[in-house]
Amino acid sequence: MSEPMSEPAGFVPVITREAVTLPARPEPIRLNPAETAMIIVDMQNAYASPGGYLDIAGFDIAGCEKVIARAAVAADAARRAGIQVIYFQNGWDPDYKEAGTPASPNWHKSNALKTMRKRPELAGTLLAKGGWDYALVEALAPKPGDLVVPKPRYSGFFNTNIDSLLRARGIRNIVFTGVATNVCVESSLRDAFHLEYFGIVLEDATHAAGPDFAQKAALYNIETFFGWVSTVADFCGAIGQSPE
Ligand SMILES: NC(=O)N/C=C\C(=O)O
Repeated sequence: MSEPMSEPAGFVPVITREAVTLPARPEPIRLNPAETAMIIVDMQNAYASPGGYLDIAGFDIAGCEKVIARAAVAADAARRAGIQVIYFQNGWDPDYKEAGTPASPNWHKSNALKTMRKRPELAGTLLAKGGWDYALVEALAPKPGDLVVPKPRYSGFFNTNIDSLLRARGIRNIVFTGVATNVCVESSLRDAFHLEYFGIVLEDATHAAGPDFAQKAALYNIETFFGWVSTVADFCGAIGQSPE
């Protein structure tokens, strides 16, 4: 059995605040804000702005304007409540070495890579680090204290340091917003589930890549098998922050 350790000089204990109850489906969930992070998934021009990758590739991004505004409200409320805000940012080096070769399923399945092969004049623009398409949307720019985690594949838990960042902060719960509900949000939430995190998605701050049934199916999967589904208003209410 290990001995209790004395606190080093200057040690500041982590203040664990009261847990709150977040209304959610399939049932309310108890969250301690000090053990909760908000992850904003891939709110980049590529996914949420007219003229970005998804738009060019033919996906409907009409709902993204509202999603950006709601994600901003949720993120501001989270910051005020002391909840760590983290951004995922999807993409690769401008030469697409990180995107993989034909030996990688990503080379075959990424609609960004497929679009650029079909339209070579776009090569080097879609999801390329340093470019407009890769940049986070201006209206949702990170604030001091936020973390930004680049990722090379759909799940933010694959080949990134996110698990270490979360564990080092004692995070047990993750509130997800962003795009796309059925791709990077769901992939990340599933991986978080398998790493023993409690995942919650704020449905009105997410948007799917594909028809409406893709949004419904992703939310059904999350609510039924992997986590919880709530809303921006309920989240803000639960953490004691009126949406501003
Ligand atoms: N962020 C995402 O959900 N991305 C979806 C598709 C892609 O990156 O090709």
